[in-house]
Amino acid sequence: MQAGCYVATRAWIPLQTSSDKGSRRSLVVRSAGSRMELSLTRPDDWHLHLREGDLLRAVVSHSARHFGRAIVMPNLKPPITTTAAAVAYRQSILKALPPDSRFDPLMTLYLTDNTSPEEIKLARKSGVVFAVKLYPAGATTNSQDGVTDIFGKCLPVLEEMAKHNMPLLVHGEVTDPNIDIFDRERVFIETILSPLLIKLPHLKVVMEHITTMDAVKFIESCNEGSVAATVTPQHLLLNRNSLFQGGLQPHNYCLPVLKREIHRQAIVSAVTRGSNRYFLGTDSAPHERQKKECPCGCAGIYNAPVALSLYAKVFEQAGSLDKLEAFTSFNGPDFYGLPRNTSKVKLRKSPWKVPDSYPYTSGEIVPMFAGETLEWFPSDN
Ligand SMILES: NC(=O)N[C@@H](CC(=O)O)C(=O)O
Ligand SMILES: [Zn+2]
Ligand SMILES: [Zn+2]
Repeated sequence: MQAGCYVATRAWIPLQTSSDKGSRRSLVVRSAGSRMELSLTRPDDWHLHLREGDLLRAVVSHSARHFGRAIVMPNLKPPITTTAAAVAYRQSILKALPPDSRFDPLMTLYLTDNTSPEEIKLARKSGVVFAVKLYPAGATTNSQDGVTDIFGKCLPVLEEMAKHNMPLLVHGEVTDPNIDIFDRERVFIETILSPLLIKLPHLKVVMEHITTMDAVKFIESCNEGSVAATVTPQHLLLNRNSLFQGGLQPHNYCLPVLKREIHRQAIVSAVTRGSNRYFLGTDSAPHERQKKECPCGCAGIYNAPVALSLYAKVFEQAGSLDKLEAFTSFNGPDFYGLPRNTSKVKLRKSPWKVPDSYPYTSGEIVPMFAGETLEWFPSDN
């Protein structure tokens, strides 16, 4: 599988140390023999699809190996719309983890037209639900039960969330079939997100998996600490050519769909400048191979096994490795008001081949950059 990569190559700039907020030494780049090595505070994944059943059991260890926590998306069938369902889903994730794992799944609720303000109180009280997810109905995988009119029935719920400091996580695309698919994020910002924040200026919002320069401009126009964005490896490394290069490439298809090169560049430059408004969210979204390679293939890229390696590549190529750790490990917990992790992970500059697929009981999952060689190898010690 040929996956396009459109990052200008830059010479490797060896760094000695960089500091966290100018004080504590955190990221260390050193040469162990001839191998470069990064030591990072353990990252968290602020946007992850873990699925359920066989698929959950097949994928969860790929995230749990290197990430401390993850915001787990609620778009199951049926979706996780109540705190009780979120608590039960969390138990099934914990059960699927390797015995010695300390991975902490942070749960979310799926917002519907009928979510009640009471449910938000329950969610906050539970201590395990950390956000509510807005899927415009029909926008993406398993979004059919999502919101049909955010300005209709949802306002009391959103007001309750603002009161409890509970973030709204947004799949930011309009669903109007008359709007070109490449414009749906920009139009969502103009017609929904921006007016919503004028109505509810105290609502904390994460714009998930941003894909455009319009999103970057919007995020930077908002109050810091109140509106932020997650960014995926695919939207940092690929542009829309990767969907068609050498033939149709279903494993590069996700929503929001990959955009033009100028958008990719705008996102790379926003993230690698070191702004605390952006943090790591892989949007790792596994689908069994046959569900991707068929006449009506699902949207979603499985990147959990390669994500850290790819983020390091992006920051390295931008000459900003000193900004990597804040993106992977500080900005997310700071936004959510959670403590930063205390343990570390390492990334060694040592080539490794991405498996062609991960077989499991019900088929196989093809990862992003399947069969290709990547440079940064993540390990726990
Ligand atoms: N990103 C995707 O293309 N797919 C996600 C849903 C989502 O995050 O929109 C999925 O659940 O498969
Ligand atoms: Zn989404
Ligand atoms: Zn997602």
